[in-house]
Amino acid sequence: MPLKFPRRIRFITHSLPRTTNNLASFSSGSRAYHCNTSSSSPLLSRIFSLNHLAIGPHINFSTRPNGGEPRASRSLIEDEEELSNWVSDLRPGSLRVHLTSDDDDDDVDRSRGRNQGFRGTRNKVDSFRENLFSDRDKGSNFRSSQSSFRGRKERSLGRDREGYKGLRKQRRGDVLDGESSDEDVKSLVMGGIGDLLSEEDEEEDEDHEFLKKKAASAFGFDKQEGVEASNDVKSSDSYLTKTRFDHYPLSPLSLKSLNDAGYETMTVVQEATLPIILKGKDVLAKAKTGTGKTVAFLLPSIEVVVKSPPTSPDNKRPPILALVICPTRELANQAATEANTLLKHHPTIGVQVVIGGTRLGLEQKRMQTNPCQILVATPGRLKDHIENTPGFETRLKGVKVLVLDEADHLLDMGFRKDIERILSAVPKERQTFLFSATVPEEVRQMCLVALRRDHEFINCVHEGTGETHQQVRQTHMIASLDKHFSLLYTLLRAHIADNVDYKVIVFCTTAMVTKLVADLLGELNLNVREIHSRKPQSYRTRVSNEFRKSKGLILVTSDVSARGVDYPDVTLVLQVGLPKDREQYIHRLGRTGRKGKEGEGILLLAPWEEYFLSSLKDLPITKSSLPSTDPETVKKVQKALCHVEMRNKEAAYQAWLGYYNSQKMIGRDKERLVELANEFSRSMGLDNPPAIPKLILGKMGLKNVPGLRAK
Ligand SMILES: Nc1ncnc2c1ncn2[C@@H]1O[C@H](COP(=O)(O)OP(=O)(O)OP(=O)(O)O)[C@@H](O)[C@H]1O
Repeated sequence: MPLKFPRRIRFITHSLPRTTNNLASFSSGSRAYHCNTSSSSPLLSRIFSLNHLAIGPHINFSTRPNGGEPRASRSLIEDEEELSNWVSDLRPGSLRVHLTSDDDDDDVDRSRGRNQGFRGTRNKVDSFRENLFSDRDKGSNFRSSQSSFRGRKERSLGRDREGYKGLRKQRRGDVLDGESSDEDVKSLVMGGIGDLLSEEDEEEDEDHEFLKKKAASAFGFDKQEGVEASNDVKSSDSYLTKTRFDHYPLSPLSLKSLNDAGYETMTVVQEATLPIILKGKDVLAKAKTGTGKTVAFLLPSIEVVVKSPPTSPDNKRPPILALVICPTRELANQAATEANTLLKHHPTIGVQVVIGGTRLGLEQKRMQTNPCQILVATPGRLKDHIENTPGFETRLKGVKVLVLDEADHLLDMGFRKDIERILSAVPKERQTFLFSATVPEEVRQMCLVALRRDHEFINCVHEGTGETHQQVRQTHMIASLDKHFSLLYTLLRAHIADNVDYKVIVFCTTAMVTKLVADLLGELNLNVREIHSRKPQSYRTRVSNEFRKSKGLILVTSDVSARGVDYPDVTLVLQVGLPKDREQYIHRLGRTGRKGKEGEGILLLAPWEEYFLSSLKDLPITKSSLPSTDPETVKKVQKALCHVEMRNKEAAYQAWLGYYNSQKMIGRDKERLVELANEFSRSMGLDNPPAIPKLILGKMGLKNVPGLRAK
């Protein structure tokens, strides 16, 4: 039986350079972009990665103008079921499972407490898998080709569930009652799951590759695989365009606010998206870090609010008209600040923020007593309000614009359940904007869940240059773990000596490793602040604001600061240890070189982490030789390490083990993993690795692994 497929799907992308064979419907902008089929072929070749796929003439991957008049788009109400079935059927491997500690995707259920956070994680995985199978089972067409795959999945699911049972029991146990936080638990859980899944993932990849090649060659797309250059809007490194905001029909008060903010001309992504959004289209936009995506989605959202009829003051549940979702609290606060800048001359329009780490009641009161046509939220807390704030869901029924900032991250597994709940609470008749600096192919399919099928994909990234900025010098260094702390200190000292106005971000793998590194650098008398999920929200906000304004400061942080945070004039981003994935590397690096400025990025890896570089091979990152560290420096660092509290070292060791256990390439060989962890322990100046509670070792799948000390 053929795979059920929506009748007409247009994958519209923009070509580079700007061409003149344009569409009339694009003409409100200063330029229009030709759309061609080649740009959609990488996606198609993925979609066609199915064995038994029958495609009839009814499928029209039309592109304008050749695809003829776009049909009047059906509403999401009509389309969604069909579409989501179709998306579920696309490709199991496309649903990326991040099996990492992900310690600082901090909105994940944290607002509901530790245990909830753990349950949330577990539920996310289960429900993700269950959806995967139940949806697939609906489509018998999939069965024959994928049955062997499903067999493996189900077997593995059984195994996972066994694992989860134990894990669930443990919620009441030592881990959660002791020092560990959500992130550690999550790390352990995900590490354990990573362990269980690693084997099957490998098989799945092989299957997928085979099917992909077969389908691609059958449809003649193989030659184009990976070619996307024709999508680009323009070479990215000139970040501002010459187009003024007043070129577009924006409200005078918005223009006045823009003017006051000093935004005269548009950035590339703003220029590329605004005319299309103003036409009422849904948009998926990819543009490099620090190029003004926030204004690109906020400005048209504000315009929608401006054009909406005012709400009666008697309305006890005034509608929320624009809903902006961000993955972290920092980012949500920042987006709200930008919104306030753009609302400066719109006294009747209000923006409110709902994020984890603050009292729900306070947020409820604020939303009730202040104007709240625009709401910026993190997913977990928003879901909390949907479930626990009386009348809130009614207010969400007014949403006309939904924005997912860092869309690829929000649609990834960690947030998926919350996002699904949110999508079910907002009207299907709405405009949706998805923005990110990275939109991996696999995630692009997931975007269809939120977007209307006639949405436009606007890619402002010149594929030839990769997703990073050319003006940011990227290097990597490979050194054994025992050298990392001294090297870090040496690199920072050298950078400080060369840059009077230095402003450095050091990214570490987990919150507890972040704490350790911050303590160490503090002992070494460097001017350091730390941000990670173990710090109270008020502290995080204070430090974040301080760092934004400061110079001569080093921020040691975990991935809470990886995405979106706009700290001006960061001179160096130093990543110590394996980033979670390629996307995370790009986003972390994107904290420097913003708004067209210069910057520098260094990735410090151990030799056994070098494999990660293959995922960056299209980026302009080069190998750098190691700076020499004199014996005095080494001694100084060792001495400083002696002053770092033992319990912080113990916590760092355990977190380190959890993080690398969840990294497929490293975590699958447990003995080797423990050897490496013990190397890390020695690098902290410990003769013996800290003992870890047996329960935790069990959950990590590390019971009886030689080299570990249990307690
Ligand atoms: N038109 C403009 N002119 C000048 N500056 C602008 C303009 N639009 C935005 N900016 C500024 O550019 C900076 C970067 O913007 P923003 O944080 O939105 O980048 P981003 O693309 O979202 O980055 P990331 O991918 O890291 O989230 C901000 O300081 C913002 O105020």
